[in-house]
Amino acid sequence: MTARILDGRAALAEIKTDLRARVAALAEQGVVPGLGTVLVGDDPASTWYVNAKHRDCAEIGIRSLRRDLPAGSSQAQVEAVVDDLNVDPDCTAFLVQQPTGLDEFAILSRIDPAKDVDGLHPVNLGSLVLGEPAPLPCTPFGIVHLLRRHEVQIDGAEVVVIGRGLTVGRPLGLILTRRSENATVTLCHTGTRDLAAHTRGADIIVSAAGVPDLVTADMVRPGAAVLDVGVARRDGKIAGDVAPDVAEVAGWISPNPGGVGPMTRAMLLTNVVEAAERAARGGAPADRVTAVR
Ligand SMILES: Nc1nc2c(c(=O)[nH]1)N[C@@H](CN(C=O)c1ccc(C(=O)N[C@@H](CCC(=O)O)C(=O)O)cc1)CN2
Repeated sequence: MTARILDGRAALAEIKTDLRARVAALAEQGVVPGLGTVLVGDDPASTWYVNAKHRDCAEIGIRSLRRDLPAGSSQAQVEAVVDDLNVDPDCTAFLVQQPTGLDEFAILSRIDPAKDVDGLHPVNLGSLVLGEPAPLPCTPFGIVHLLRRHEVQIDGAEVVVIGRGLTVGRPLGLILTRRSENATVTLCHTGTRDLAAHTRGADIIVSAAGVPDLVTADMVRPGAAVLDVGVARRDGKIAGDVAPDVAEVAGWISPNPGGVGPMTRAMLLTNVVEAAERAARGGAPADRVTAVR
């Protein structure tokens, strides 16, 4: 068996086409969505991600507000930039690129929840826990979108998520166990005693551990969908969590690069446009976060 491809680049291109039209419709009402980013330091991967986000914005007509701070910037300096973006009327949504090496909880808590395009503010994550509408964190939202786009069955599926980080594993578990997704999720992590025993029973495996070749063919049930969110580097190139031989066993596989990464960007753009559309409708606060699927 050779696995079929969960193609994130194709999905991103399709989503951009849709969003470009929606941004044009907003422009006719005099509304221009503006995405702000805060980047601390010069980590090459983070810089690439932020550059890519602004390239995407330019392609679909979203205004860019870029705040790059030098390495070694203090907590107070980053928080001052957050405060500025919170009140800048041109900035309809923004994010702080992670990791910053600073107190992330304090930074995230300082963002205006109505402008929190990553869905990582405690109020928005709390809404997800409570089953209330909220903008969804971009990578998990993108994973669900990619599975749906390829009609991989989520309802009733046994899903193993590897990694309990804030941007992927934890929120993905919350999203997939909502009634609307209805999956059964096992969240594995570095303390899991026998990872293979869990993955072998899974219909869907999502690995976000950052350990190259962690998931091997013998750990995968034939026909399962395997999504690789690993971003470790070897010789400057991405070394994903999923070993190449998994493609011979899996039914579906997300390439890396070209799978989940582009979906993260697609969902970021979606969250920016949806937030601007809500604002243009003049929605009441409770109605302002409709990104739940
Ligand atoms: N504030 C946030 N910080 C981080 C997030 C996040 O969602 N919000 N997620 C990751 C990084 N990330 C977005 O910021 C991201 C990861 C990957 C890609 C992407 O398009 N990757 C390409 C390949 C890129 C390369 O060659 O290096 C791909 O997979 O094809 C975009 C965004 C951590 N921080």
